[in-house]
Amino acid sequence: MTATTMTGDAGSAIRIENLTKRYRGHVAVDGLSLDVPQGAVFGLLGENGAGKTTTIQVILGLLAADGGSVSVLGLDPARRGIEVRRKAGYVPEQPALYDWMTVAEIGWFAAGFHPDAATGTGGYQARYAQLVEGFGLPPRRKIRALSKGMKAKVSLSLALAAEPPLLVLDEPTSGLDAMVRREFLESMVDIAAEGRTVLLSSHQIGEVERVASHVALVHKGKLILAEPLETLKARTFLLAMTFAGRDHPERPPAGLPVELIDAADAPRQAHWLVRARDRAAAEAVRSMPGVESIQVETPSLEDIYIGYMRGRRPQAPAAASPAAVVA
Ligand SMILES: Nc1ncnc2c1ncn2[C@@H]1O[C@H](COP(=O)(O)OP(=O)(O)OP(=O)(O)O)[C@@H](O)[C@H]1O
Repeated sequence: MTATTMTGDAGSAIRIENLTKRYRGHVAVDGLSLDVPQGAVFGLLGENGAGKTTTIQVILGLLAADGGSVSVLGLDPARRGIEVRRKAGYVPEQPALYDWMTVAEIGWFAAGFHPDAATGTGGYQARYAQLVEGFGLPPRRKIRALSKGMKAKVSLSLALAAEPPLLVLDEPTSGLDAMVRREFLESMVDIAAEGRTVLLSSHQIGEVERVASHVALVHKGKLILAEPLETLKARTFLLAMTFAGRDHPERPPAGLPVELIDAADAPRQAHWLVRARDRAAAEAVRSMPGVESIQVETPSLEDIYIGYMRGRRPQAPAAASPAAVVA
């Protein structure tokens, strides 16, 4: 296999251009473009119904798009879905497992889909057994007798045992306890360090912040922004401002090099979440008339997420062009 077929063009594990998907007239994904660089832990964030699962299903060739193009590991999932699914490990929100099999049997069964030249199915089975042991799963218990969290661990073990170049995880940790969730997410960083790619849809924003190299925010099927987490955090600031008078502007004046994402105003006070080139640019609001004091803070990813989602958002520069996704 050549590097080009492994990674797609220019080091992208996934490249989506102008994807649209409708369900009986309802637009679930609306002109979404996204570039997931190889080796990224890419967090896909968005409220319920934003279109994350729909996008993931198109990526895996499980759902046909109505428009746009998608390339996954250099393959078109609409035409070569089986190959895409063989190469990409997928952990769905609600894993469908044969519940009459035991934990060990389902590993043996799945191994048949992942033979390799050197060990046949032995390599997969050995890795699966190791993961099962690491997760503390009872190998002889039937799937139907497992708890929700245990089923999630089986599903993860099945995906990880294949050592896929791309892992697609849709809310993978929702049934896991806090300790396992953290361990699991941190293991995603090791996977990325090996040059493999992880696409992770999650509502656990604090946890995404700990492990993601890149994030995308999706709102009502549209991309709001997608960029390296480091860039997002270096360019987003929380300004806590006090004004001399009761009334004050509701937004920075047009001439200043800051862009308002979200605002909470009170008499004499304002909290603005802004995007700016750097801290010095954010501090330019000091020059506004009537400013008494200003504190510049670095917001958490959750603050940034909520700010963007609250809806008072002008066109962010990163949203204007999908090319703004920086590897
Ligand atoms: N099979 C379907 N038939 C009709 N509408 C659907 C179907 N699947 C999803 N939708 C709609 O498409 C939109 C996007 O749903 P999707 O499941 O992709 O969102 P999501 O971001 O994954 O949400 P969540 O975080 O709640 O899992 C929603 O409005 C949903 O109601």
